[in-house]
Amino acid sequence: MVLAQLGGSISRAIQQMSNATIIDEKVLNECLNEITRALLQADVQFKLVREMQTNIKKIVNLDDLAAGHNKRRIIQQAIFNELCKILDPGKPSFTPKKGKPSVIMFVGLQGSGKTTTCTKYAYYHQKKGWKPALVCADTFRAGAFDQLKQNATKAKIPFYGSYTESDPVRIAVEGVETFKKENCDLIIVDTSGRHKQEAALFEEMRQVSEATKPDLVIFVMDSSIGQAAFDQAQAFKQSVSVGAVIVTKMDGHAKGGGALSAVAATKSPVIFIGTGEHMDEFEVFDVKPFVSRLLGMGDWSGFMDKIHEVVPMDQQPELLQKLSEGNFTLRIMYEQFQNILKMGPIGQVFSMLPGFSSELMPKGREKESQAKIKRYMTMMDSMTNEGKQLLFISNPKLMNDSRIMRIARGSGRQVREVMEMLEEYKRLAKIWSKMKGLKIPKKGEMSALSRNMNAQHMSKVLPQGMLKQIGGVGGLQNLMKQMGSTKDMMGMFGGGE
Ligand SMILES: Nc1nc2c(ncn2[C@@H]2O[C@H](COP(=O)(O)OP(=O)(O)OP(=O)(O)O)[C@@H](O)[C@H]2O)c(=O)[nH]1
Repeated sequence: MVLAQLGGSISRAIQQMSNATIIDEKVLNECLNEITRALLQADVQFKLVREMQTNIKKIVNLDDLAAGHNKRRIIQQAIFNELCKILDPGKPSFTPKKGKPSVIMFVGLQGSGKTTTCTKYAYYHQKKGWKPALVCADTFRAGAFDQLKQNATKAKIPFYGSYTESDPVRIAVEGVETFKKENCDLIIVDTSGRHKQEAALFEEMRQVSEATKPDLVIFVMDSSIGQAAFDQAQAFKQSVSVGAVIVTKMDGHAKGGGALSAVAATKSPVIFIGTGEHMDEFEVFDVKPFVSRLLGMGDWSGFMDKIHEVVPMDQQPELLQKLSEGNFTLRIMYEQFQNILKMGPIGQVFSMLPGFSSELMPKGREKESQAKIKRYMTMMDSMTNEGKQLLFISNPKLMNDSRIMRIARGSGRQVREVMEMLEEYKRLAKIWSKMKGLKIPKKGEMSALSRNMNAQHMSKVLPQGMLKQIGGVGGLQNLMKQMGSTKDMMGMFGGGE
């Protein structure tokens, strides 16, 4: 996934720093420089990166680090907050209401994926019972109307456009009026793609906006836009009142940092992301789970939703129980792999697990990842009876050389591959051990919990080890004050809804 590399680099920088015995200014600076480099390489705008560095330095108190508090958590929290700050302008965008007509205008650079996104947006709402309609006000690109017509027909969404009319303002106004009469509640106006140098096209966009009076203007941006993102986004914002952003092509391998810059330039929230060419490859965007996943902190709630979606109901309590016991055995890894293979888009599921950065299971390389998992499973399958007992034991040391060799022979794999599988197991076991004692709420319970929870309640949900690290209930209270809400806290720990 886009930005995955950035997440990986940041996590590594934090890890390196927390490995140091003494954290002094030099070590902290090295860590921050590493993070800065990663952000710049990912095409985040220089000014933003500098600001972020200064802010982190202000927040992170060296004395706290020296006093032996959880260094990793303190730095990670500061970075988490700063990244969230860039992506979250602090005010929600206009939200259309079902049954009440809203006009939504889409703007963006040529080829950003605007037309595709208009249809995805319409389709997403249609599935939820809305009555969307599409208006093609792109008279500039030959074939634009045909493309929209084709997409709309496929999704069975009404559309409006013209092959002969060359005035986009006129088409837009007529289309909006037509669909208002037809009681459509989401009238989506697609405009032609433009570049900031094209003054005439910018003027035209302004006129369409003035004439249709959209309730919301959505800026569509290709995630691979790079360093130019900030200026481009700002140019759009200066001409029309952009109120939300949709970032497309998040499935690609682009650096993606430009997206962060563009969001900062428009000061508008990202509301959806496009993750493929198909109509349903479109996801609601939520800042905290996204940043959490980016930093390899996991999106516990997303993972839980997936579990509820895919793992058969009768197996859910057992699986969750095992996770909360924290005793991770090879057997659990095996079952987890089985579930993961069932859960579909593997990269997506993996990136939600705490400790798995999406770098490990990048989207677009699902086949590879899937093959790897299947290989691991064959090795586990081929364990001799004696070896099978080991599946239930959570001590990898019991896997001695002769056992490893037997497994390799039995599965027709190299010793190196068995060792790799065991390494993966050890890594996962370490991650899951942190989950020990975590009380896992049932679906839907988390929001109620986070609404009503105070530090006392929360201390009951958190694993004891984690609570200790924070400094007990008192430390938790302070942290909650700092973070502003329980929901944010749950996000930090990979929870929340
Ligand atoms: N992989 C991927 N491709 C996408 C995504 N969104 C759009 N595309 C592709 O990007 C290309 C351009 O998309 P369009 O919707 O035609 O772009 P546009 O912004 O309307 O183009 P103009 O009308 O020239 O402004 C098409 O090939 C789309 O299939 C996405 O999220 N992921």
